[in-house]
Amino acid sequence: MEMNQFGSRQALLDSLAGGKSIPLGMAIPTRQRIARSQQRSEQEYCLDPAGVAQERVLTAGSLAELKEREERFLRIATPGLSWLHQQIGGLGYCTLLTDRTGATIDRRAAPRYEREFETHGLRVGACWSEQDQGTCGIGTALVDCAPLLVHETEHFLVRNHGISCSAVPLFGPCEEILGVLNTTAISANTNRSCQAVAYNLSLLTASRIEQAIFFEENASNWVIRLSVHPENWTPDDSILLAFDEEGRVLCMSRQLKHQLPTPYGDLRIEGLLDVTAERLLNFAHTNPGVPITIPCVLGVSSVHAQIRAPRKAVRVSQSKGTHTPAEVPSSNGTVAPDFGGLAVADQKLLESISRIKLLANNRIPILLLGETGAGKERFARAIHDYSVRRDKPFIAINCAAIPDALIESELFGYKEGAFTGARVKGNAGKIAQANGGTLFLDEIGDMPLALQTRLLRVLAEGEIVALGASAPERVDVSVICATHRDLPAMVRDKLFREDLFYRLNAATFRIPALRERSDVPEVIRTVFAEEATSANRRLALSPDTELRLLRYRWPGNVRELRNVLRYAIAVCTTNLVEPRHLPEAFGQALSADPPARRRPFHHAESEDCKDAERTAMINALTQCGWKATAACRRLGMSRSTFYRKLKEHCIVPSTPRVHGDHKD
Ligand SMILES: Nc1ncnc2c1ncn2[C@@H]1O[C@H](COP(=O)(O)OP(=O)(O)OP(=O)(O)O)[C@@H](O)[C@H]1O
Repeated sequence: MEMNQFGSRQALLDSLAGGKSIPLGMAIPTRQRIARSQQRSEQEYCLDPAGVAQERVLTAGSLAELKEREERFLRIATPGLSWLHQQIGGLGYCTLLTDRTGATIDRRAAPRYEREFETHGLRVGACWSEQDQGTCGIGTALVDCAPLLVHETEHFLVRNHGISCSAVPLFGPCEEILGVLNTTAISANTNRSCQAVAYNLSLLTASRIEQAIFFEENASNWVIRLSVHPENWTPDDSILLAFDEEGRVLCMSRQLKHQLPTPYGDLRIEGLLDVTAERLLNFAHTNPGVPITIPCVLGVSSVHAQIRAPRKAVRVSQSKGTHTPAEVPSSNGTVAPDFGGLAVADQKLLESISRIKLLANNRIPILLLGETGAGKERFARAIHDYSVRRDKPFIAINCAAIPDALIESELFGYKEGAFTGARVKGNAGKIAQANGGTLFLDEIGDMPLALQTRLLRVLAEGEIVALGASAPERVDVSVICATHRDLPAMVRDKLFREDLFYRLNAATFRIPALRERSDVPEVIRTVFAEEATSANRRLALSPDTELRLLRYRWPGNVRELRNVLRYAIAVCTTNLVEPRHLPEAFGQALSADPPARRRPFHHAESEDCKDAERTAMINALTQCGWKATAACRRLGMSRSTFYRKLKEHCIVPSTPRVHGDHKD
């Protein structure tokens, strides 16, 4: 056996035994981490411990946008959050889930403690970054990328001295931080060690969530779960490996990655276990769901394994009645099971998906056309997840939402001192961040001409030149673009480069508007099920409600559908969502505008309509103090549509805020 193979197998056993190496942040003693954080709070963020500064809470609009962005993460993490709450909620603990910046996106609290938690700022929308709160569980765990318990007076701000927080960062399969799971007790009034149970439960739950994310991200791969304890499959004691039919390891648990002597680029199943992938797959096909013991390190040691088939392979074993419920695609076939969990049963769309799958690994740029909210970004993400690049970054950038002057540095990055105001260390642009993975350029039609030339170079030569750089850098990105614009017309009008158009145009797919699809009932049911799960509710749609949803034309497409359902679920206090739970404006739109005549607001065609649209936008902006987010909400438009319309109607903001209020 080669030396490095021995090393890999030993690494596997080490990580199953609890691991030798400790993640960087954890290697530093807690007291030292807290002291460093206190220093940062004072010197870097200039916070006043006794200050009465307002806590930062996101506005309802920003929170809704954030939740939409984090929808997938929320959906996967919610069962873990609820489980943790069931364990300790009754003991006076509040559980929080935040995004990667420390903004709270979900919370569980027993009703009798709710008010007290609110007064301590433990509410959805509250920002718990270190910059906002100084030393605190969530913020400091995010800075150190490691779990942390911050007990009472260890908090920097005096107003937080009454709480004790156990915070655990949640990592995705590429080791990127996705958010934080946190439990907080109020007035624990005991010593630090009494928080050990909450801290350990949080660690265990975080491992469960990370494993759920791993399974989801690797839905189209084979996944093997390994443990040295056959009777005990806790996430702490097991390692996950995702691999393809040829036995190439595509992804693995963090514990193992940290133990491996070398990067795992070419690692195969037989590099870790005394068995070939072929034998494992044969076993899995003939004994689905049955655990297996596999020798490792020349038969001296052995590990216990469970194998999960890719979702697409489940259909094969279905006839044997052997699948587990979690792996079964919905019986009505609404979800394309191995394509990002998308709700699709429309025949044309399914055909597009079959073709996209053939192209996903061929380095051919893909162009997605479709109205706002039709699902272009979800599709782009599904393509990335289906491709061999799935464990590399997926970077999305909306060309319409960034002022022209900033697009260049956002995309290509800049070197130190490239322009006045440039960060001291320079900044890697989005293209460099996407290296190895996928770059999704939304609203490509809004990219300025000069940058189109530079994008062409990236596509043609695989090179980028950052602002202020003297030499090009090689990058390997798969590019997916999207637009609602008529690119051929833009080429005719010399607004879009012809050569770039032909490069992007090779594989073009149109995502139909929801009203054009033949699978609206299935989409409604799937999105409803997703929203109910994410709200942790067991709900049904009444036939009457479903009928109303079916009669509507959905100008805002699946996004609008999701928002309507989210609203209905939030206001429904029974188990049945009825027409009275639908938003009021939805009912009015339905009665005033029978389907055949109804036209979406943003598809107004006549000049009169255009004038009306311009006036409506200016009114909304004026009423909202030229804040883009609030105006979008008032108009019921997505940000990208809003910025596009702003340009189309030549509306110039009275102050530069309209481009700069991302933080509102
Ligand atoms: N097939 C689908 N199944 C489930 N949800 C979907 C589907 N398509 C879209 N959605 C949901 O609709 C919302 C909007 O989707 P997305 O952001 O992908 O649209 P878009 O076409 O990129 O919009 P825009 O052009 O405004 O950026 C998201 O919440 C997404 O999860």
